Amino acid sequence: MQTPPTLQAIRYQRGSLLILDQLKLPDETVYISIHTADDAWKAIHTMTIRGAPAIAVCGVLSVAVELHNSRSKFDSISSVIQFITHQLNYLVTARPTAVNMTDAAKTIIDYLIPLNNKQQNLTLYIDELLDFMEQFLQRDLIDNRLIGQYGAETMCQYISNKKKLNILTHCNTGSLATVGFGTALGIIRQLAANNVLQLAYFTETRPYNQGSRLTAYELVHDRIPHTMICDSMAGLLMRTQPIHAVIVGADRVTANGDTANKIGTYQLAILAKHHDIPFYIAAPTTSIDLSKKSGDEIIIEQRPSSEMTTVKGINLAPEGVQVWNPAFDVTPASLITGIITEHGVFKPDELKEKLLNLQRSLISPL
Ligand SMILES: CSC[C@H]1O[C@H](OP(=O)(O)O)[C@H](O)[C@@H]1O
Repeated sequence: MQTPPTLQAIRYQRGSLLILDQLKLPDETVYISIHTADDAWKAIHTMTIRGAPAIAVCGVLSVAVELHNSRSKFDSISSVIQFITHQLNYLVTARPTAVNMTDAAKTIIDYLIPLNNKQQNLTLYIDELLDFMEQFLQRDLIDNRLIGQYGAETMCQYISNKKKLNILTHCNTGSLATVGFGTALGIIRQLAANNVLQLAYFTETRPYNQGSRLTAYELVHDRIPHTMICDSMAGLLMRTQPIHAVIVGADRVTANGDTANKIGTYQLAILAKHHDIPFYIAAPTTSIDLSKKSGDEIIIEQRPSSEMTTVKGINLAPEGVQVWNPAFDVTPASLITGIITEHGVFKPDELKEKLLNLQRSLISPL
């Protein structure tokens, strides 16, 4: 079993699911109970919990908790299958851009009938289904550990004259966006653990401030050397400081390697190209959607204007101001050096072939 991080977005045991209220960070550390898929849908939609992998694990475990605690209402396995299918498909609608919840829902729904073919006893069917759903938590822990290792190995090629590495990242991709140590921030953690990190630069990440509220919280908590910048400072930073690589997360990577990620990622990729700085995506293969040929097919979530015009209820702009608030943008594969996954590092143009070979070699992703 992988040991979970000390900072946990999700706390779970059979019958009980707690999530860290990320809207209250960094001032308050408050865990709230999730009893049903409806509770999880609201928490995901309001970004009380966010981060593509964490969203998927929260969604799956909310259905597991609801199933376990309301066993008596099911009189047949077909009623369980109907319930699970409905709840998972409902959770997919909470946020449209990240693919992880969709991927998790499909994996579980595809498992329901084969499990019934093996198990016709209702009680034992529910127990075995819960065992399967709970594996999503452990898988994320393992994925994060492997992404950290592959990412740290990849970054070593940029170490010269025994100097340590300066890495720039965006948004929050750590323990508050996953169940483990994170994706891009998990690599930064691994570099720090390997004693080869000079500084982790990170952006505030307006307008939701995942950087200043969440990434800062994690790096201060872990005592990792860091410097926070405003999003608008990224160009000057790359022109004046030795940035060895930019590493960011992903919400959905398409078959050609185009990547949807937090708004502001695209311009970081353009700046990195201009300054000849390697630009990496770090994401589990559950964030890769081979059904989408390119980033043009990705739905970009539009968030409420209040998330841009206010901070903790304080107005930053006059009432009635018109805003545009896309939560993500798409970075074309041509600007991406590599995609760091739990199965290794892939160039964008080899991603589909490598992944299809992987799926053929895997008996089951779980
Ligand atoms: C490893 S988290 C992936 C991804 O999710 C974040 O978006 P949000 O905070 O809106 O859920 C951000 O785009 C991260 O890169």
